[in-house]
Amino acid sequence: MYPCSMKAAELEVIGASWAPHKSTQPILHPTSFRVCAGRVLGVVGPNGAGKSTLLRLLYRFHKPHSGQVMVDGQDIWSMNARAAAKRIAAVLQEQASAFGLTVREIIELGRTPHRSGFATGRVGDAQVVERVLSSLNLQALADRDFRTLSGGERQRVMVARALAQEPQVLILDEPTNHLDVRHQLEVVSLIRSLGLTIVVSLHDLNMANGLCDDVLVLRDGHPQGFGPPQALLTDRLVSDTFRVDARREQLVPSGTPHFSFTLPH
Ligand SMILES: Nc1ncnc2c1ncn2[C@@H]1O[C@H](COP(=O)(O)OP(=O)(O)OP(=O)(O)O)[C@@H](O)[C@H]1O
Repeated sequence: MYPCSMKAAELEVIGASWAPHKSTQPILHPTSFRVCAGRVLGVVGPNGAGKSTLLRLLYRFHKPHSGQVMVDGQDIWSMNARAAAKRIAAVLQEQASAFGLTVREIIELGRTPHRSGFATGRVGDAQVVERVLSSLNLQALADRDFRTLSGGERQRVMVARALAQEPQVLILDEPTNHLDVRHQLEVVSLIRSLGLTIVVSLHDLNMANGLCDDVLVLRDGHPQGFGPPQALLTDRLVSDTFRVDARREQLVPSGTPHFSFTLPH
């Protein structure tokens, strides 16, 4: 468990949909699910299925055209942006890199929702930043220019910035992209250890199987199913959703389920 005062919250999505304009077809059709406090939900689906669009609704970037996103029973659009940012943090694929900030300065940005007016850092903020630096093993990089870091190191810093926000819900958009095997495993193990409510979009179904308590499958903006991966991700559903021939086997001797894929004839 992550050693700080963070507390998980329940996340509930009720019939949420989104389109770029009122007159256009929805990119995300009405979608409903609930993630209990402290559980990990994986969002999977082919390219263009609407995964990032759904996540944008969850971290209050897009307002749903219909439906609601609730954290512990409260609609996130009934609170202001600062209050929402104290509850929900996001780790995105597009990373801030242009401003020559150090790792510590990037992580300090995570404290912004906890500050009032133009107040600069409080002692409590500095303690949170140091705690996050240490728990993600980033002390040695704290004074480095963010732009000089490797892809894996940057990813850890962006997770650290989100944790400095002390959220109850953490949203991660393809957090293992560009990471080598070792760093993929580290990010997955970190996600599992946080004890927060997590929603993570993933391309790797084997990773989703191992990491997530539940999985939501999207295709063309429509939910195809929701549930524990071992029960939900059948050969049939995966084959239909991704337009491949998918086969799930048990690895020997671990017994871990493992998908392999071929193109249909
Ligand atoms: N603001 C927007 N205006 C118009 N179209 C959009 C907008 N945002 C997303 N789309 C379109 O909606 C569809 C779903 O996009 P989204 O990024 O949610 O998919 P995704 O499942 O995350 O895809 P990928 O796996 O490729 O990252 C895509 O066709 C995308 O081009």
